[in-house]
Amino acid sequence: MSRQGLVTHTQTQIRTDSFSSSYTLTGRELGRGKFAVVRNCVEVATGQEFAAKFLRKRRKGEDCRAEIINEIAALEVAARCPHVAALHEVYETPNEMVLVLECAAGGEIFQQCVAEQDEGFTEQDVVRLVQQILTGVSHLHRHNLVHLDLKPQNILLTSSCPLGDIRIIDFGLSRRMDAAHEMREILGTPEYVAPEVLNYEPISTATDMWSVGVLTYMMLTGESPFLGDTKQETFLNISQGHVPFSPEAFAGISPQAIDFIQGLLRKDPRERTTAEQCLKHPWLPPGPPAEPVGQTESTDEAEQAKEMVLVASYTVCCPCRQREPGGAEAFAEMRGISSELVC
Ligand SMILES: Nc1ncnc2c1ncn2[C@@H]1O[C@H](COP(=O)(O)OP(=O)(O)OP(=O)(O)O)[C@@H](O)[C@H]1O
Repeated sequence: MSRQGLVTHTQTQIRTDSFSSSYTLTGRELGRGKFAVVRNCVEVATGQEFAAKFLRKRRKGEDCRAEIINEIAALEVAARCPHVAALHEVYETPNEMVLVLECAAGGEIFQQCVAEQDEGFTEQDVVRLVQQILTGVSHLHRHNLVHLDLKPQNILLTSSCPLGDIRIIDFGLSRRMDAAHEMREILGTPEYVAPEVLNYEPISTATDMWSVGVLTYMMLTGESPFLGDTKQETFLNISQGHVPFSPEAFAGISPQAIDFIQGLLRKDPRERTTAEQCLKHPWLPPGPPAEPVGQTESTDEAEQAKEMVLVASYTVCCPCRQREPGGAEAFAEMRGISSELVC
């Protein structure tokens, strides 16, 4: 994985004393990725619940501490955003780093995306949740940060019933865009990656906006718009830029929602709506400002950030599965495969 664009400095003090003298693991595993396991824990001093992400420093024989530092730095940038899981503390042992994060107890929105229709999101739910996702993403983009791995497994809820608020997680692939870099071998999940990524073209904040389009589509319909029977078919579906808006999948969904998605799933990144523009789309209610007054950057700076580009090449190595019509189980199984796609 390329180290270009990685942030090498963090402000968070990295503790080397024992994690287990300050936190008690509850035994509940919240999730796992390729190189991390996330466990529920309680801070001894306060009784407060957290999610502890245990990250292996050595991966495939390589020292990956720099990638973890980059993830911590990205969480610091996002610190003032209410829709990103807050970083509480960091611990380091010889083999691992432990990120103590705000616990989003409602789990991944993926679960609701694949739920039977009466248990899935209503359009009203999606409007509220997408507005929160955009508030988070616009904050990141204003701070020249691209997430590059926005997918239903990385968007969590503070509670599932009643439906809580959004927390964006997993900044492992995120990059600062304050200099023009060339990035090679960034890893991603095919279903959610933008055409420019597959075509080895420059990536920018617009790359995240494609993923927001895919997320919105999935939250409304329960279907993954570009997923094919094979990895190649998925790539072809994305590169062709044809977005399926079948009447069955979109039955009862408003024309504004479709217009919103169409503005995002545009092949040319320059034509895609930005997070700020999305927040003003008529599908969303005129909401609160994305950030408290005093924390925004000038429009010039934001525009400059959009101009700065990175070139990426994505390495993907696992097969995809097409969603069976009505087959929530098969789709859920695919989720397992999806998480494996980040190689
Ligand atoms: N703050 C949190 N609160 C609750 N659950 C969490 C939290 N952070 C992560 N999880 C759970 O753990 C899973 C894995 O976390 P995360 O995506 O950060 O790990 P990862 O190793 O970087 O994953 P990947 O290999 O997919 O990139 C998430 O999909 C989620 O289900």
